[in-house]
Amino acid sequence: MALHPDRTSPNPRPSAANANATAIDANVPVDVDAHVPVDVDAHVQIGVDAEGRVTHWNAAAERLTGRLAADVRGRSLASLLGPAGPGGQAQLAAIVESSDDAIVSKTLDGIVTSWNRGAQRIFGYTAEEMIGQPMTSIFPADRYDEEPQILARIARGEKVEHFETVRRRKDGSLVHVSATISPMRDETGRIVGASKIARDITERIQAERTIWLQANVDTLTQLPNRRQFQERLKQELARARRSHKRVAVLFVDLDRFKEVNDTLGHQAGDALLQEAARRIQASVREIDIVARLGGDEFTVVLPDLDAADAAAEIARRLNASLFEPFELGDVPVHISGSIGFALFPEDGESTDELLQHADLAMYASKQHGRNQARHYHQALETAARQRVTLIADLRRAIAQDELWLAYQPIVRLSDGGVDHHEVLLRWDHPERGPMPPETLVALAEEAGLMLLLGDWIFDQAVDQLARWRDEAGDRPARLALNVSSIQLRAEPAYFGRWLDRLAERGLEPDLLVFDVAEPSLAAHAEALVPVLDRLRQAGLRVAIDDFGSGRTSMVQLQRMGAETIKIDHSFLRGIEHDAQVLALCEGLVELAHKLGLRVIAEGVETATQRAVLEAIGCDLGQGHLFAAPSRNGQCVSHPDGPALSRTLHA
Ligand SMILES: Nc1nc2c(ncn2[C@@H]2O[C@H](COP(=O)(O)OP(=O)(O)OP(=O)(O)O)[C@@H](O)[C@H]2O)c(=O)[nH]1
Repeated sequence: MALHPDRTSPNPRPSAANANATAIDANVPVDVDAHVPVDVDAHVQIGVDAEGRVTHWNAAAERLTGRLAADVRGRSLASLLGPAGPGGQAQLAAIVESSDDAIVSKTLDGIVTSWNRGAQRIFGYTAEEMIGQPMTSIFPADRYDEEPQILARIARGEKVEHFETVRRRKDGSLVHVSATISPMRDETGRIVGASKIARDITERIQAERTIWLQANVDTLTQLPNRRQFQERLKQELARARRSHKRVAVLFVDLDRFKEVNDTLGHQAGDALLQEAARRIQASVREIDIVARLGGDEFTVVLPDLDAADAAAEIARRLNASLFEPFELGDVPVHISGSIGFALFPEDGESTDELLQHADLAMYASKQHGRNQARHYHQALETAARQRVTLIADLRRAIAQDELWLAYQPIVRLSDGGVDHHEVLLRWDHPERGPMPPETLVALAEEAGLMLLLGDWIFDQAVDQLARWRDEAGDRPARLALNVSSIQLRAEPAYFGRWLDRLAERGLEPDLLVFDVAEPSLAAHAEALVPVLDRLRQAGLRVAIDDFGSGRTSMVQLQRMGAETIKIDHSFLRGIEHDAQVLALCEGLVELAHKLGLRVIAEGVETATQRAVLEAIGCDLGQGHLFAAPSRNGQCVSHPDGPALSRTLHA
């Protein structure tokens, strides 16, 4: 052991009055800051090697103890710290007494024979209370096993170094100590007991624990975080390899959690996450590991599974518990969870692979309607890979103008004139051919490209409007743009730029109709009412697409200020021969008219359909009967465009 640097050299020469404050470096296996009354003008320095034998003994130590360095070098410090003897040994005993560390000795049977003031400070017991008692009286019950092992090593002449453990104080609290225990020999070298130097390391252990908690525990839910989850999953997999048991990894993602934050605030969102964590934990066994990966994502490890079905059963239980309303203040909040799970060893061997596969299965749950659990299977991975490629292709397609717009006229059933056009997005994928617009939009939404794509569509559509205006020399027919709820929930600046662009091109805002699909509107109704209101005030118009496929009530439609509803084309199929469908459409048209809404029927393909629609008072039609979508649409002016029959050149 190296000697400490001289820590006390700057101190003034000790006087009789402050002699007690003289600092002495006594190098023992753990540091001892000893303050000892001496009347020598020097620092005592003692070096001890790993065996506890004296390596260095300076002149001050010689003067203090009356022992020459040559005599003590190589001897065990413990033996020099024996019962207080005359002269120097008494001084050494004083060093021991004044140490902040516990310096104690015991017999080979573990009975305490000496107990310094440091030990009293750390453990709370006085020397009188401890001497003659077994050392184990300060051991917590779960540490009793340590003593026979320590004593056996001491008896063999071994030293136990820097042994970190826990002891119990007199007041019952626990204290963390680092102890070095050395054999104590008599003058003949026979081992007669053990000396122990123990330092209170509770503060250090607590600081380490704080650092560990920060690195491993999620502060909001107190669950293990991603890092600890991975570590513990790794351990469980190692155990499962040995025991040939199954392990399931569940990936749980809350559905539409963002809306809770958006509508009730972040604090309510936090409270929901805490409650969700509690419910997940309550739905699994004690041995299962629940972790929060981040955001609204949780993972569960189910070790020791006998059957694969057990994972599905627990996932179902989790779904049910998350489906229960959350009480966050006045109103109950309803959410759900999408779950995916993967099993070790059949679905993956490593932590990463299992987590990734559970995540893929969770994604499939989301895609198939949420609030369900799915087991990973190989095809999901293939689909995911294709999706990643397709998203990259879509990025390129937007950047390189591989997309194009088609325009389909929407016709007044009364006179066949074009009322406006719907803008339809087209993508001829170089390898896959034409991509269905729904796939394209879903992909863009998933990849976070919807705003970018929306901007691209808007820019092209505005160019087209300007071209038609220039060709017609008049105000062109309106364009209906499909706008997703992601766009409607974007920053106000998003549409602000659109309005600026229209103004730059000298186009009126009311030339644009925002077609919003009813299901997405219904899902975000409350948040979107003020947005649609602002847009209408800026002059834009609103139409509700796919009416009948969501759950929007007529009252909500009115609040949204929609001017038009479009009946979903699925209704049209039955209108010619199904009296109930006909009655439904008729009622819908009548109600819409009463609310001041115009009705568009989409997917009109036959003259009979057109006749029936006209007969029930439907205002507008769109479909191949009138015109297929085309690259250029028709240049018509609004509102009294020429009859379609005269203008069609698509
Ligand atoms: N309150 C709260 N919100 C968080 C915290 N961490 C992340 N979030 C939010 O959680 C939301 C997670 O959103 P997503 O999972 O993408 O969206 P979602 O609404 O759940 O939609 P789906 O998962 O598609 O059903 C984001 O809006 C984050 O801002 C948190 O510690 N507290």
